[in-house]
Amino acid sequence: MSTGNPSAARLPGPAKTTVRRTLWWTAQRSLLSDRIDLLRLSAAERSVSALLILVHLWTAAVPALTAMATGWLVAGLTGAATGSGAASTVVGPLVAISVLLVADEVLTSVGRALEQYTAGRIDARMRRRVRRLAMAPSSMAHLEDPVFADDAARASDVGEGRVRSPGTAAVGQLRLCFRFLGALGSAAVIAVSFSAWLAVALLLVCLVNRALIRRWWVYLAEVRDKREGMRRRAQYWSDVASTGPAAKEVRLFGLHEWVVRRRTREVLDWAQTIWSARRGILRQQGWIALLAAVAAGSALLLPGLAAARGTLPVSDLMAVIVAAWGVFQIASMGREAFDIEYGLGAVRAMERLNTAHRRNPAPAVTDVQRAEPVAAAAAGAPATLSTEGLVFTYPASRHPVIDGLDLTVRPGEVLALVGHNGVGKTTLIKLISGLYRPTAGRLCVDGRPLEEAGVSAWRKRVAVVFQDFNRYPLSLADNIALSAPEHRHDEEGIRAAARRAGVDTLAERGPDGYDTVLSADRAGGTDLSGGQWQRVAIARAVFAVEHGRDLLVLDEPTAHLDVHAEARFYRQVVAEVTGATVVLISHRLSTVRQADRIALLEAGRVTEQGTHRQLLDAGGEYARLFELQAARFTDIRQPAGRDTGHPTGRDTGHRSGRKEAPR
Ligand SMILES: Nc1ncnc2c1ncn2[C@@H]1O[C@H](COP(=O)(O)OP(=O)(O)OP(=O)(O)O)[C@@H](O)[C@H]1O
Repeated sequence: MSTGNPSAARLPGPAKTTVRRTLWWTAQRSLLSDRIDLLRLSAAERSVSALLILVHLWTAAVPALTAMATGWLVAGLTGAATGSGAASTVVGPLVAISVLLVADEVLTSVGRALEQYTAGRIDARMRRRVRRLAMAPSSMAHLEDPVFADDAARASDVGEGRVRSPGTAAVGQLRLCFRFLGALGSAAVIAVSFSAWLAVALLLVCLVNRALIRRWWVYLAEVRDKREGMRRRAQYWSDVASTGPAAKEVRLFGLHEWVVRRRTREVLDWAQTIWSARRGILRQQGWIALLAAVAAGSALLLPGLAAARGTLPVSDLMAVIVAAWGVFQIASMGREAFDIEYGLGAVRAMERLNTAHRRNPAPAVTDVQRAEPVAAAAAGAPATLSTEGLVFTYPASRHPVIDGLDLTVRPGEVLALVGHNGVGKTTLIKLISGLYRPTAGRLCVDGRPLEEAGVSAWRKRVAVVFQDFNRYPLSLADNIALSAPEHRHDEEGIRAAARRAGVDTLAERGPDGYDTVLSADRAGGTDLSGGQWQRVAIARAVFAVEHGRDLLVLDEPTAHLDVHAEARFYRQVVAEVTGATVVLISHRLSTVRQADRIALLEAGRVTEQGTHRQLLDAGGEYARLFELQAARFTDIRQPAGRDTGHPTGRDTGHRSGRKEAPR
């Protein structure tokens, strides 16, 4: 545990004291503001919090009322025993104690249910806020930032073994306020019945005890928070072991044992630091025990001695002892104290997320749902897209992926981007779609920098099929219409897009036609092959273009398609696109050769561009790549009797030996 500020240690005595005092006050202010933040979370759930406050008010009054009723009962019993009072005088206090016990039992249960409900609502609101923050920025770089991932996980407090959350912290804070109130009430009974000094002393000792325990728990909560990344890694291996997507490989490669060992190691790495912090805390429990013994001893001894001397009636002695028990309640770290310390971590994570992303106000969910109709963003015609000295470096990397790229995409053309693995084709697409912000250089739409033209407005003009397109467990129709949800009811449009992408047959074969759910997990649902899913993704993009998007980007759209589908793809999808620009990425040069223009990317720049024919004639890298691919097809057609170059020496029936382009 850190015991001071390292820079303060180098200062002279008085200055050191001033620095320490300032730091202490800063810590107290931040503690107070954290507590107020927690109370604000509860305040947002007004009606249910008001009920909770009523229940807590009652709970706070119980210790003092019980002490008074006990004193009353003992006074009645003493009177009856000594003959100075009637036996019936004990009926009143007995009834009062019974009512207190029953009401306390009932209201404690009601309070628990109300707390769970309130905490659930607060947690749901926090998760909503995290989702909005995650969706709000126009770029998606923050989603790949581990700091964002840690804070988002912490703020929404999802994950293995998490029972403490912002919601439980907020309701815990409310409960704690009333526990303090209850302790004050009990102290008032001690002050009135016996001694104000003892009341104040007991309160102080209990508060010191509490502060000591709290300090250790804060430390433990910090240790956990700092290891959030480790916890996420452990969670990842848990998911791999127990969820669907990785199940195939885990089984086929016999990875189960390895995954379990890996998970155990990650969990142990994470947990060991926490266990060691816990052990450290346990070793320091002596002070707590000593203070508790002093408090309990004085609460019993002093009024006991007074009663023995005859200066304190036995009824008051009993009231003081019961009330002291009420004061001790604040010394013990009740459930709420742990809830608060762990939950505060989530609240602080939310604060950090808010601060980091304040400049990107989150859209209300309803705004997202009510997506504006895409009317080619009032442009009416495809835009000219140009990059000037575009540079992009991933935050986690030191080398630019895109490095001074100059390229113009003309309105309505079909531009193909080709290049080796990892040269930055997909990254360029993400930049063009406004998902990342360039590190340097400019990306312009009709001559205006994208930031100026408005990223959100621009995005409404772009339809993208990524290599790792999404597979939504929704109906076929919804899977297609998701790219323009405001046109969900355009059934004819959905059918047309399905026909062009070649998935209309799925609707014919599916049990519910276009309403067939594309998920084997759902009753009556069905899963698709990789190629069929890719066609659905293409249909989705086609539907978007039909509804006004004027830039269609297709990243490896034929990677999963069979030979027939690939041959049809250009004719039925790309060539059919009217009133939109198409950017096509593919390693299959047979797919891109018909494009109006082909640009070759190397080392983050365009090194060659032109039509297929021009690039072949230029004899550069594109020509080399094309010939390499073509050779794989022509070799199979070697004439009988010639060396086929095939390891089996098989006759492939090729007559001319001339290299032939793939079709
Ligand atoms: N989120 C990321 N963080 C850091 N580096 C990344 C990230 N995504 C991609 N890269 C790196 O950027 C480079 C370009 O990746 P990109 O996916 O754009 O290549 P590509 O040309 O589309 O490759 P492929 O043909 O294999 O699809 C790669 O070296 C990759 O390792």
